Amino acid sequence: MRIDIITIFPDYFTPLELSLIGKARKSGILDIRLHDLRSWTHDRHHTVDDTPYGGGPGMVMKPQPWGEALDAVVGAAPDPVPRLILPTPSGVPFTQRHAARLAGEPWLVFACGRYEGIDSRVAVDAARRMPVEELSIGDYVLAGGESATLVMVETVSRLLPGVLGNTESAEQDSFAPGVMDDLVEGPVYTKPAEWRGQEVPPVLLSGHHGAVDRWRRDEALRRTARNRPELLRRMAPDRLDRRDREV
Ligand SMILES: Nc1ccc2ncsc2c1
Repeated sequence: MRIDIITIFPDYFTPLELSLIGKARKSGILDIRLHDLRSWTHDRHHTVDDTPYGGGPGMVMKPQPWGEALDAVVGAAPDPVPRLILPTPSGVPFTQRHAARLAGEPWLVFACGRYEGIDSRVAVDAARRMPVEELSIGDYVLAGGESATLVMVETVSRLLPGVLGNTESAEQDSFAPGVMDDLVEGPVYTKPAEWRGQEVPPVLLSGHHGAVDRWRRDEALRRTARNRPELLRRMAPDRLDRRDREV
């Protein structure tokens, strides 16, 4: 997968040189390219923003640098055609399902907005030649799209074949489609079996895989009910069997 990130803070993405994603880049599974938006400004101050039409606080990112940046990064007739991701608090809530779908794409381009956002004509212009998605990672205040892009790039990249090591699996993750649909993970334990007076639940030492799976699902249901009751309420009735309802 190719991922292009356009930002005024390329150094923000140094973490993508580390750990699993760093290894995936070195092995060629991931081709992540960073672009400084200011490369497409033409004034001595490399201006990327201006005051909003209609007045109001803050600044809006100018369309011209973005238009030229997307032209340069994507080209006139790209093959394959990339999907443009616009991280924005106004976007569709980003979920693991989005990550699973985006992990199947050959090429993603992330446009990291700052200030009050990017001139809305940029998305309209881009949509004339590629799919565009506005995605939000949550309802809180960030300074820009860079943190959100890091979250989405990590969530998508770890689903690519070969990125997770043998000791890790995406299948049992919280929110993993299929097995853990819409349930958060329950508690996890490792050695020692007793620590500061706390014993590991005996079922996990039993070697009885059926009982372990059942216990893990029970604990996932309990934790979901405690921390994320809205996830249970929205689950399709057939996702919870009779045994689940007894938990
Ligand atoms: N403030 C804020 C909140 C969520 C979000 N998602 C993508 S960019 C962004 C910015």
